[in-house]
Amino acid sequence: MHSGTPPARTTSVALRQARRQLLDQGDVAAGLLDERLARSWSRSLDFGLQASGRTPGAPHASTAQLARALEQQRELVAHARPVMEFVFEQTRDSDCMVVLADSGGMLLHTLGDAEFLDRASRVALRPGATWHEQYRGTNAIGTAMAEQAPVVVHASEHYLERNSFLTCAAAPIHDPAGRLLGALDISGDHRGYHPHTLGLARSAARMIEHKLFETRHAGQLRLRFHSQMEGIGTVTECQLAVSPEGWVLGANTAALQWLGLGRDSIGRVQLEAVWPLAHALVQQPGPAAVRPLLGPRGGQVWLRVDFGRSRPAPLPRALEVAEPAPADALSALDTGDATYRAALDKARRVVGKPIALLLQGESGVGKEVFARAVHAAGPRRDGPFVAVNCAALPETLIEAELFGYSPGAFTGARREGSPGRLREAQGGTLLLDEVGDMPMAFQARLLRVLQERQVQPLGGGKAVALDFNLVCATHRQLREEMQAGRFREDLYYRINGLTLLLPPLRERSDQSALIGRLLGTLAPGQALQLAPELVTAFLHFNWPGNLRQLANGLRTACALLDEGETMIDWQHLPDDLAQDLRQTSVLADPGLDGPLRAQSVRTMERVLQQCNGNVSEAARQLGVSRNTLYRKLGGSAGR
Ligand SMILES: Nc1ncnc2c1ncn2[C@@H]1O[C@H](COP(=O)(O)OP(=O)(O)OP(=O)(O)O)[C@@H](O)[C@H]1O
Repeated sequence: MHSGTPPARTTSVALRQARRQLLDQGDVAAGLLDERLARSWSRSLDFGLQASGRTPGAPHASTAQLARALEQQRELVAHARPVMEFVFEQTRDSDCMVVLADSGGMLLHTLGDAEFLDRASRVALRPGATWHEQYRGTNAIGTAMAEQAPVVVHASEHYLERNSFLTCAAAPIHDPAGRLLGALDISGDHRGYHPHTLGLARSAARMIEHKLFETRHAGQLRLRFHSQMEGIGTVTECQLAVSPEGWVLGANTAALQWLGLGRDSIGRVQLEAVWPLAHALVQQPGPAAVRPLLGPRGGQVWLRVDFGRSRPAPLPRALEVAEPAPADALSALDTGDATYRAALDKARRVVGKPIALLLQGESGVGKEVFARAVHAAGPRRDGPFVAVNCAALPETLIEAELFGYSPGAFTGARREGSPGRLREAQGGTLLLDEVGDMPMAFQARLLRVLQERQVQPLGGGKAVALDFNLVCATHRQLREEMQAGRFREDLYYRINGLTLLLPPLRERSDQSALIGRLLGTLAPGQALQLAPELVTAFLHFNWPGNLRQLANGLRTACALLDEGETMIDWQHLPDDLAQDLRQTSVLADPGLDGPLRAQSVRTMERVLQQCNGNVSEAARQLGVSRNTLYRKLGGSAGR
């Protein structure tokens, strides 16, 4: 990064002049400053930020909030990590760092030279901080997302003076459905500015988008095209995914540019309308060969059509991350608990058969994970897995969202209509999550569709035959809901071919094995362990959030470990989890009996000894109050 090349940026004289104009007139005259930066400076001013001030009110996520954000963005983070490592390798020892932010500007993950990370941390360039323009003014991450374009923000181009030691280049990341997911940023010391850094950030964002497309649309009808034959299969190719009915369901930036489409046209246009020649070609399934074709706007392109792995079954939309399935995806979930294993065995017997599964269990016990395993273990594993959260759909939209609608079906509908989520599950598995929260008024209509196995889009149009495996999930007691008149009896019996009750985490006998497996997945090859006190606290906790809570806690803990550190202890846990664990810790449990009591007393004595008799320190390490420690150790803890 230290190129020695003088920065080809706006001169400091011009920047000073631009600042003066901004403050005097509220905006910057054209030509004085890059227009993206000029717009961003105006926005920063409108946000009421003081260039020389600090950043009052800038949100900083707690470790628990950060863990939740990482969980929500796990698909993005999983694909971004290896790319960030690659970028970091290219920039190592050059006083810089690589940053991943979510669409709200919250930093999710950073990688960098230790010394620079330390300096960056002083201006809150660290995980959990938010770099939305609203709080930090013009900065590469916030501005790239506001402008939806790659940008460099160099030195005093930052709106806040305190950030002027930085030079940053960021590119936005979009998912194949055109939604903004976040940004990839490379930040460094401003003296190390290099014009190629923006290209590196942009390429990294493209690599992530390419991987997202591959996993989201695996097994579907996909078109790849490029102006050069050799470009097919590289990250520079244009990618399109198309539904069996011809809807463009996914596209990368390059494809949108080629087709002259905006991101909002994904899911709303048909291939036939935008590229009739390619549409004609996909009507005749054949081997995936690269062939020349006249491009949508003239000029030749090289095109390869992947007809999907599940031919001649429909070629649908995989909306969620498709993880590589082991030989038997159900067995992979078996960590030894007898109740859970019995549920797996029953599920295995009905896999591939037209029997609707109903998964019941508390929130976070892993119903969706279980449903995915059922899908991955069955013959439709190459088809899509489509999860619909019925509780999250507004009552007025649920019908349109699930059944689709024809063009102009209702006010506010997309002009081009929509295929609907049910049809997206063609050839795969449909998970109706939180089915117990489905409005009564809609239940009869859903029942009819499930019975007739065909759906007619709202506003008319041809009925389409449906072909998917149905899995429903709910944290409610559906039988009780039915008895209380909140759930239709006929629908209950239609979706309940087989009910499986997944046990809450506190009742599982395989917690240690689960923890071990989770740690192995979160930090492969690192042989991480829990400190003995934590093991005890974990095993006695009631885990109201079940596996979700456990997985989030461990994920945060792994993130907070220092390099080379392998023992997870209290200080690595999210604050709220640590607090809850401490409150119910076995060490504080007066009802503890026999051997466990003896063991906990031994633990306390050992820790006290390690702390050279410092009761406060020992209590802190054990996660109990000093009073509890005095009480438990009787006279042996000197006051
Ligand atoms: N078998 C498992 N192994 C590892 N982690 C798991 C497992 N099951 C669940 N999890 C973790 O718990 C989280 C929640 O799982 P999932 O969404 O399947 O629960 P759920 O029961 O469907 O929750 P809800 O009722 O709130 O929708 C997952 O994202 C994952 O992190």
